[in-house]
Amino acid sequence: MEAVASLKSPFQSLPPFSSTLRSFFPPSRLYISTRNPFLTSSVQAQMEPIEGSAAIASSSEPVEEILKVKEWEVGMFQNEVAASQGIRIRRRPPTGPPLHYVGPFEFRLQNEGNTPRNILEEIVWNKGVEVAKLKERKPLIALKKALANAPPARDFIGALKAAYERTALPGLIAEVKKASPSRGILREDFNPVEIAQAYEKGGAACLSVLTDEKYFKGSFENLELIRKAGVKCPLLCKEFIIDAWQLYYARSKGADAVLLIAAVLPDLDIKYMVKICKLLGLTALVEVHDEREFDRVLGIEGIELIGINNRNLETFELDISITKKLLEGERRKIVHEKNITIVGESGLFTPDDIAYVQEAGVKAVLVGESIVKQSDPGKGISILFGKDVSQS
Ligand SMILES: O=P(O)(O)OC[C@@H](O)[C@@H](O)c1c[nH]c2ccccc12
Repeated sequence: MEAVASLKSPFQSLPPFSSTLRSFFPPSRLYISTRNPFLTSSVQAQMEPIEGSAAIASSSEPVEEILKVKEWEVGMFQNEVAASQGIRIRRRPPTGPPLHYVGPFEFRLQNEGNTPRNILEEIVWNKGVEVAKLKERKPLIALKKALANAPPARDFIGALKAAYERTALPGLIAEVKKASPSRGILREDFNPVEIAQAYEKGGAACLSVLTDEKYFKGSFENLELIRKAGVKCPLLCKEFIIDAWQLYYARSKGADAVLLIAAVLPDLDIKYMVKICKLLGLTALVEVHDEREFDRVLGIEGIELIGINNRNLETFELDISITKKLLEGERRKIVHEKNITIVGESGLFTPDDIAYVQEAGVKAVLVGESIVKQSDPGKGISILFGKDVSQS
């Protein structure tokens, strides 16, 4: 009941315009923050059960109203914390664009605050709605039970290192990707299991499976099908993770690794998500795109695998010299000292591209477009490396 007690203060200190705010942002979820205001609600909810929430949910209207305002305020605060770390991606306002009323009509006014500013922000806002719905159907308690039946997690980094030792080339994470917002449909006749098997046969160390449906035409069904088909390469669940619940979900569907995007997640979220990953046996691939993100991630304990994405997810700009630039000087030294494996991601098409990022210091690469487009994606791997890297 400590939570309820602390709710009194925002009530007493509500600014005079708060009723207007309330009508603009009627909240959709119950947010109770009496612990760490710097931690995104979703992560916090996974770390500790929300004590007293049932009591609050059934309590009187005014308290709920206060919670709603509080939720909005904390949401704004989280965006500020993220912005202070250079994160431009904001979280979706709790109920989306505010409603405006004019006589008998109702419309939504587009403005800076309620409209996504770029594709990544749009994806993240959409993901928030998706995850909220999925969570209702499968709350964490149910998911935790499902984990007992999940196939065991396999060693993702071990597979990358073994491939590097075997071939003297970066270990390949081959991506099962049907489409992307920047490139459209990559492959019409898309059979995820056949593609995965061809990749494995062609010498891939690990696979990445897109699970976002709306923007990448992927699915969790694809991930499950590939795992159930007996593919031995460890699987990365390629998803936009904004809520720790998704980690449990990915594991329950057979993932061995997950992607955490530093452009989206504040430091504390990454830190706690990495801990949850360890608890679940999942490998976290933490993705960065610029020096600031890289430095943030290098400062977080326990990170073993970092991906440098050559594509800016906000603008789609692609430039493979980003991998080289980020691995120069002091950073390369830290990577070495901390024994972190670096993955070069996106825009790699030729043996020269592979040699270029290998020279820059990567021990693994993540490749989608150039290999998934080939009629035989396994052969696509030989073309990419300029030689046969299959085990046979
Ligand atoms: O198809 P490409 O250019 O080879 O890129 C693969 C992979 O790096 C890319 O799909 C990717 C990297 N990070 C992401 C984050 C979300 C979605 C997609 C991605």
